[in-house]
Amino acid sequence: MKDAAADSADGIVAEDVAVTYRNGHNALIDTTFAIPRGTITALVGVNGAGKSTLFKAVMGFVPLARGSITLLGRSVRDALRANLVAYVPQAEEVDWAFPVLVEDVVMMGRYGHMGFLRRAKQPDRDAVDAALARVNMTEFRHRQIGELSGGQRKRVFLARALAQEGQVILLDEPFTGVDVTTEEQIIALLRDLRDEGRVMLVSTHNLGSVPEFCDRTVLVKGTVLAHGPTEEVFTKSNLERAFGGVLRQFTLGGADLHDDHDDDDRAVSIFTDDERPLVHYGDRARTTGDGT
Ligand SMILES: Nc1ncnc2c1ncn2[C@@H]1O[C@H](COP(=O)(O)OP(=O)(O)OP(=O)(O)O)[C@@H](O)[C@H]1O
Repeated sequence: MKDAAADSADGIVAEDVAVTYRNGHNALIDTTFAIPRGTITALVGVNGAGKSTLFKAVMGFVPLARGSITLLGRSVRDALRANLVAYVPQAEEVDWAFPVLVEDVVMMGRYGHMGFLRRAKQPDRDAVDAALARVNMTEFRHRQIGELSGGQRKRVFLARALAQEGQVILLDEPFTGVDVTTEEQIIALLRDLRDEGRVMLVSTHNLGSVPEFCDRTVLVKGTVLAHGPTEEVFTKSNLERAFGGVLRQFTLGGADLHDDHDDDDRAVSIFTDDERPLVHYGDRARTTGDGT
């Protein structure tokens, strides 16, 4: 696993990025971070912190009011043109009533590799077969996507990213609505992709599992509050700044950072100043905090 930001020029690099929506809202300002290849990075922040906006900026969906983003040393436009950026969307972004088969969704990952007429050739069919097999969805390939469970739907979109052979993979809330087994399978897959040298940015509210599988973390709240190796970013003061509460209990990977704890508990609890439990993330916790 690479650690130094020194060779991150070949990963995802944002320098002084600002995004202003048409209504004048500054969703991101002064946003600077660098993520090397061969890493999994968590994108963490409360609702409205700017995580989706950052994804949109990396995918070229929103214009930058200032600053720059480079992907694998290329401009966003060049990286998109070269088909290097794959996106695994949140479930809510997909129209599940759309009549399309699982294998067709995965084939969509190949469109950028096809000619103008989008006629699939053998390498495209092989890539789809391999991607479906890799996420254990081969037996579902002729199902309509609307007829799948939440975890199966996630795996279909992961397969699309695999078929695309994206080197920069953005995953928006990949663990929402999936069971523990599927979460473990997804994490194992992401680790394999990391070892292949790809770069992954994963937006997640499941803080409990971030230290387990994310080498690095980018903490956002309208800007980047902190970024770097997860163990350096996941400090009491950084999490308090990100979530706006008072951290009463905080243990991470056995490293006790506060007195009020249970030795075996790898949990993060954040309370607001008026003692309202804002967030409790334990191992595999499914609780979601809303800081807005
Ligand atoms: N199209 C838009 N026009 C104007 N403002 C927007 C638009 N989309 C998002 N915003 C605002 O920009 C800010 C960042 O929103 P964004 O969706 O990036 O947050 P997020 O961190 O992804 O939140 P969540 O965890 O709820 O998905 C919010 O204040 C939001 O209200």
